[in-house]
Amino acid sequence: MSLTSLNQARAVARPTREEMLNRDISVQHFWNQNRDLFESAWAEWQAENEAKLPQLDSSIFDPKLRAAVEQAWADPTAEGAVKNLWEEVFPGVYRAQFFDVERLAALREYLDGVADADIPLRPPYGIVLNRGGAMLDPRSEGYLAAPGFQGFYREMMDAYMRPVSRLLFPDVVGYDTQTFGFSIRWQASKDTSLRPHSDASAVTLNINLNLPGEGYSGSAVSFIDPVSRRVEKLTFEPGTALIHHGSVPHASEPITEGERYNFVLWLYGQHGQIPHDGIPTPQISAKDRWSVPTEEFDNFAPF
Ligand SMILES: O=C(O)CCC(=O)C(=O)O
Ligand SMILES: [Fe+2]
Repeated sequence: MSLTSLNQARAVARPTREEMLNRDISVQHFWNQNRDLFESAWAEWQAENEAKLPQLDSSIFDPKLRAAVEQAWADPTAEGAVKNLWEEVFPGVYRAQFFDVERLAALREYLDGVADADIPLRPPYGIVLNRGGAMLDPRSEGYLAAPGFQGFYREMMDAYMRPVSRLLFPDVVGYDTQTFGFSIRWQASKDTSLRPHSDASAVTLNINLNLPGEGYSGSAVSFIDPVSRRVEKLTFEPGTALIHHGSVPHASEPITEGERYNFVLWLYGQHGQIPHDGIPTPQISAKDRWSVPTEEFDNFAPF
């Protein structure tokens, strides 16, 4: 009897945390050699669980944001309503309700199902290893390849993140064709904090996934204004998002109790290009802001 992809994927010997932290070459081989196997395993997992998995569709987005975004796709001259939903809460950092608080439980239930699938998933290790997280973009080894999730991820990037980024940060136009993303789970006494850094992205969207009442202590994201040197700790309500140029310095403060879940999504140009100060800002029409680039995805992944 031949094993299904799902059973094969579950049975593969996995790299250790040590090997991952040391960026051992065997770890990269592991993900590359098993790429096709894990992709089929995720497809099988989805087929097996279709009936009990929550649907990830547009109803996950906050109704006000969704209505404004859908209106802007239908008529780009109405894009101002999308921009108005974002409040500048720190120089260059904007906040909005991104996911519907009422639908967050469905998204989290889906992600719990993913964790229970027992298919190897590569945790993000950009600066530190975050054990509870996963890589989301197909360019990443060991990414969350379930087709249902991928459809949702693509909608989030193409229909929401890119046009919002172009509206708020006109200089990123042209540096926004490529997508990248990961999820994080900050846990007291496990993976707790991240030192001050900037992201290798043109734009970063950080969306909180905590359920109402699912509290935690600490774990603010501190932003540093390079002009005034002012530092401010920003916190997230369930389903809210912050968006900023990757270049704005920030840090994750230690979590001391509970857990904080989020998606961190990046846009950048081909081969990881990002805009630099002093480049002329391209002037594009509203219609062009609400469009999906035709450039192919390259394979560049920053980590
Ligand atoms: O703690 C956060 O939400 C921010 C994480 C972050 O800055 C990063 O992963 O680059
Ligand atoms: Fe960051």
